[in-house]
Amino acid sequence: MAVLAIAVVVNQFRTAHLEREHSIQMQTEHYVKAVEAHVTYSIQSVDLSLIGFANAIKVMPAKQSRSPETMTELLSSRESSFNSDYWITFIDPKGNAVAASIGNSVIGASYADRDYFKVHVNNDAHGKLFIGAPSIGRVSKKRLFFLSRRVENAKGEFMGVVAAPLNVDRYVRVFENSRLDSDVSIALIHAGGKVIARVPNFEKAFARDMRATPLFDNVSKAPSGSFKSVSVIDNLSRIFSYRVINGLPLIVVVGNNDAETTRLLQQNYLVGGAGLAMLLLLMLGAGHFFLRTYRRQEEREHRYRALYSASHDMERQLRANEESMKQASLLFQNSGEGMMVTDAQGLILTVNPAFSMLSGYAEKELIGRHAQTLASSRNDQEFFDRLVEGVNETGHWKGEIWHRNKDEEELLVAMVINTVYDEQGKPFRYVALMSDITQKKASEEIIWRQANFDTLTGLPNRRMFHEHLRKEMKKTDRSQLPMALVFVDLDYFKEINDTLGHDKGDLLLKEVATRLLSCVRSTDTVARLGGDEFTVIIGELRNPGDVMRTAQEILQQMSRPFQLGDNIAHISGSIGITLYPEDGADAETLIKNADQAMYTAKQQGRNRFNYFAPFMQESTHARINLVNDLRQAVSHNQLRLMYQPIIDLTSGAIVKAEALVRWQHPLRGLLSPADFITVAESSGMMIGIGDWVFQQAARQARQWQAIASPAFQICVNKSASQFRDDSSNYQQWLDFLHELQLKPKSIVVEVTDKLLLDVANSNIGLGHEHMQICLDDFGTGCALTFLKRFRVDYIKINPADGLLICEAMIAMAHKLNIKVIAEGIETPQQLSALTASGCDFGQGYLLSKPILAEELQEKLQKQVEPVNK
Ligand SMILES: Nc1nc2c(ncn2[C@@H]2O[C@H](COP(=O)(O)OP(=O)(O)OP(=O)(O)O)[C@@H](O)[C@H]2O)c(=O)[nH]1
Repeated sequence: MAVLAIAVVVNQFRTAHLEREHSIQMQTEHYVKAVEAHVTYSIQSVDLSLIGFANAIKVMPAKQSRSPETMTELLSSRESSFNSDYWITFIDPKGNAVAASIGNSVIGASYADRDYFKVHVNNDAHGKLFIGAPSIGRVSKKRLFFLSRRVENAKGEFMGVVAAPLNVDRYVRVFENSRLDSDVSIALIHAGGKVIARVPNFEKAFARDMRATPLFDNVSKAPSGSFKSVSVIDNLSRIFSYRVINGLPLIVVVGNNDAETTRLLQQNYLVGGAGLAMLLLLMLGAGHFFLRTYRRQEEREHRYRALYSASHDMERQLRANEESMKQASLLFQNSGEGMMVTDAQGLILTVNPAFSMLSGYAEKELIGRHAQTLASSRNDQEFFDRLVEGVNETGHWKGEIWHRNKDEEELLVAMVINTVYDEQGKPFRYVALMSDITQKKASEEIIWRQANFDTLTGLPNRRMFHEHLRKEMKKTDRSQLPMALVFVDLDYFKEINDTLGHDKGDLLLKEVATRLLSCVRSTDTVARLGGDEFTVIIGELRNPGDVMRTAQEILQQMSRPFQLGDNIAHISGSIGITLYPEDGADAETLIKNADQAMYTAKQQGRNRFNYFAPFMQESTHARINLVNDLRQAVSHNQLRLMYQPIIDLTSGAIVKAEALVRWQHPLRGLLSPADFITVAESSGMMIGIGDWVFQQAARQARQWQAIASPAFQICVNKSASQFRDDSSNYQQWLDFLHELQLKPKSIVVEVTDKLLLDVANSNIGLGHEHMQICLDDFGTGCALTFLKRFRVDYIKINPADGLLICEAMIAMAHKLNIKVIAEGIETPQQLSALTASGCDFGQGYLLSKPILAEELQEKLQKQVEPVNK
């Protein structure tokens, strides 16, 4: 480049005689480019130091960046890269110099009034290099101009200014050495107007305002150009070329005196070849100087380029970092999650607003506090030891911690801690993210409790019971110690509900839970499966006899009276026991078998316990089959009604019939109620069967009333469970009679005295004003008062109970205006004795066994024929 420039200059000189002024102009134009290059690179070189220093502060931990010692250290570590032409001063946000690369002389001096300081405080340079106007150094008294940059910390806060005062003498020296001849002028002028350096006449020119000169007229029109003018500094007429340095507030100007050039050129013409040679020599001399300058310049250029591009990369990187920092900062400020940053010792450096919300403390109250002081004492030392161990080993930790907020409330917080390491790999910062999960945890806890525990008794529910059972079975597999499953079902618990109310029933269930717990070890499980069904799991039995003792203890506890508010209740329980692994290899079988053993205990009379035995399983199978078959009985038309005639013992006429249900089983033949009613009741099918019987009987009654007499009645049996499970179907029955246009009296409902007691307790009422009531099996426990209370129409007696008793009952019933039906009459003696005692009606094998409807119909028809005749 330099050689080329020289060649051009030489060439220009060779043609100068043709275009004299033009060639001078060309010369100054090239000249000014060279000067511009020099100034540019020198400025960039200094700026590199400023950038490096500003960036070093930016990435520095805040505490260090506030320390003058660290700053001085940093500057002196970079001293080798400085030369005497400039130094670097770090000025704090108040404008005071706190550190400098040239020692302590400037420390403490105030630069608050400097243009560059003001610019950076207001961030008017927008992060760019600022070059201030030239002035005399406050301390050094040298002629200076200032390169400066704003320093910010990672958060973008103003940390101060780094300023590099450049000694103007340096440029004066270089410009002087670069002059082609004494009339050439070279100047560096601040865009603000003031002269920074100028040769010749530097002293006179320094800081002179050039705004009112032709130079600035031209600069305002174009960033580079040439003009002819008389210098205001030395009054010489010159051709000037100027360039505004790209991106910097600096103008370089080179001027040449045309008179001198003309003279030289004329001389050359005069002296011919010798003169030209002289000129060439002169030029080459200057060229040589230029060449040297250019070479150095080129070297520098390379160096600067390398440095500058490295710095640019760094800048770009920093800018990218800045961008992500900005985003991180946005996130930090606006995150819903609490964030806290501590130093390596755990002292809080910063927290975000969400953290302040969570803890109730403002950021400034937290800075400097140890993070652990915010934790509740509910976290024990062992917890912290584990936390620290986790962080030390892996760099992070995740878990739940109890936090105590400013109001001393304890919050459960989900926390993640991450470590930031320094260049040496040592922990430098800890960043903790936190969110309050107290509420969430509490509702989870509630949901979990609801899912796993019985709300009434607080005992584990069916779900939890299954879980415990599986666990205990696994324990047994390991320890080889058997485990027992105890099934407890309360006896006639429904009666407690019915007689005392559901609330008292609840109280009893709660008390049962407490008593069951008192019978077992704390390691055993007591659960409520639902209703009045409880289970006990007795794990790892060293002594199998313990199970029996526990079962006895439970029965004993159940037999104690229960105080339910003002009421006292008595109850018992039936217990079934299975042992693992003997009675079942899996949970399902164990439970099923325990249930079976309990069922057997119920069948055997309740208030007892039963170990499971395989025979129970067989009867279970039979029972299950029967239940399945029975389900189809109604829909498959397998039920039949037989009718046993009831005779008026005075007239001998059939006046009523008792409807009796039979089941025509496809394989087992005709089954009587004794074979299936219990199953029908326990499997909930009794209502359906009962309804079916009633409807059949009602239809039959209508038919036979038409044949025999409008007073003809059919008796239907109503089972206890029909009342227990559904008291509302009574009305449906009445409605049905109404539909058939039958009087309610057409049907007599036979109930047992046990049922009458239930009904009395539950106040269901039998609707005695409509259908008639016959009390079956009278005498097995019914109080006479009930007969009156329920306006019983008939009682049934059985001569098998003894004829004398029957006689007494008949007399008593008649006193109460109740009619008597004797059932089970098998001998003529019984018949005559009952007739003699005044018994009203009779039925039994002697008179007629239960017969098909058609058969009875025939009998009825025969019975009415003679009367009609
Ligand atoms: N008070 C109350 N009663 C309940 C609750 N859950 C179920 N029951 C009643 O408990 C009774 C359980 O009756 P069962 O076990 O079938 O019959 P039982 O009367 O105990 O007769 P057996 O078991 O045959 O001795 C039913 O009447 C249910 O309505 C409850 O949470 N509170």
